[in-house]
Amino acid sequence: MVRELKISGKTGNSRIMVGEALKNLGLQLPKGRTVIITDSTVNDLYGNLFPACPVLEIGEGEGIKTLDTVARLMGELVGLGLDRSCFIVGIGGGIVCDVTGFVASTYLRGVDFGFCPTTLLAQVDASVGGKNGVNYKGYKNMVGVFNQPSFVLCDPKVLKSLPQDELTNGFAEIVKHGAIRDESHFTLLEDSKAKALSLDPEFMAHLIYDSIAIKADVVNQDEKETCIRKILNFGHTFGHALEKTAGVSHGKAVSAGMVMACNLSMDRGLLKESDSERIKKLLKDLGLPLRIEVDPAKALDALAKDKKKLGDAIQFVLLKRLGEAVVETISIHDLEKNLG
Ligand SMILES: O=C(O)C(=O)C[C@@H](O)[C@H](O)[C@H](O)COP(=O)(O)O
Repeated sequence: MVRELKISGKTGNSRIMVGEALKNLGLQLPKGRTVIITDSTVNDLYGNLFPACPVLEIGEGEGIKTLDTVARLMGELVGLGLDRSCFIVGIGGGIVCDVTGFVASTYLRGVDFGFCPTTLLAQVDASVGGKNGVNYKGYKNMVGVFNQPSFVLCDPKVLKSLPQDELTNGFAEIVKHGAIRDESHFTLLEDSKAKALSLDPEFMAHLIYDSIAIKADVVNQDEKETCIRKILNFGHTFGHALEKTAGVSHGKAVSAGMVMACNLSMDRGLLKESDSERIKKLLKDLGLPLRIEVDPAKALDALAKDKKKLGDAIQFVLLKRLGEAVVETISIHDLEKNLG
């Protein structure tokens, strides 16, 4: 069964289809020329399901999410002679989606695009909400645009080919959605960890849909992150610093970042210890780290580049309770104490 969600923003409208098969991508494409951007792993696994059109490959890993990759892709699009009527589809994980969305949003000042996310993290988070962009000198997502993809096609069956580590990364963002906004979503995953870890198809379709619904609801209220959307960054301020400094994957960094944010929430008299313990236990049971060692000085440098920084402080996402987040302005000096 295919279930749909919508995002309606100033930058465009997105139709999110959960449960649609990747092989049906061709049915979603407008008339005219289409180009696919993917990586070699996804192309090897699923290239036989792609509609007939040029396929551009990018490398893998956070290190290729750069302006150099964007420039190379621009050259290839120009080489193909694509005009403004073309359509670009990103098929892959979060890196493919972020790069594709940025390339499509800037090529000829913007052409239409869609995503087929193939990792759990990309399905529940990176492909949804219209944040597109690349890193700059290793600092996360420093260059980018808000622009909604026309569609997001989520086929949960493709998750079967994911390495366990990659799957685990996606669960971090699902835990985040429950923690910031919906305790029942958190409890669903808490009560059905075994089904989640074994990728029970019916359960995963349900979990993915509910998780995207939480994010879509927030984005529909605040597409450009002027207020409530900031809560989607729970765990990401410390997380991005850990990701850059320790070179760990996004999901692992966000997991440890959420634990640091829970501890800070307790220190400030907001979150109950019992709620914090439930979050830590679920992350641990899903195979996610609760702590990552870093060089505090390097982490501080990355922290100071956070996009929610205002002067010497950061608008930091804390939890009031499981299911409710709050944004508080905290000085970088105070946050520094938590990096050790
Ligand atoms: O969509 C959002 O808004 C988020 O903050 C979701 C995050 O999970 C996601 O990693 C996002 O790309 C981070 O954005 P950034 O603005 O902190 O770079």
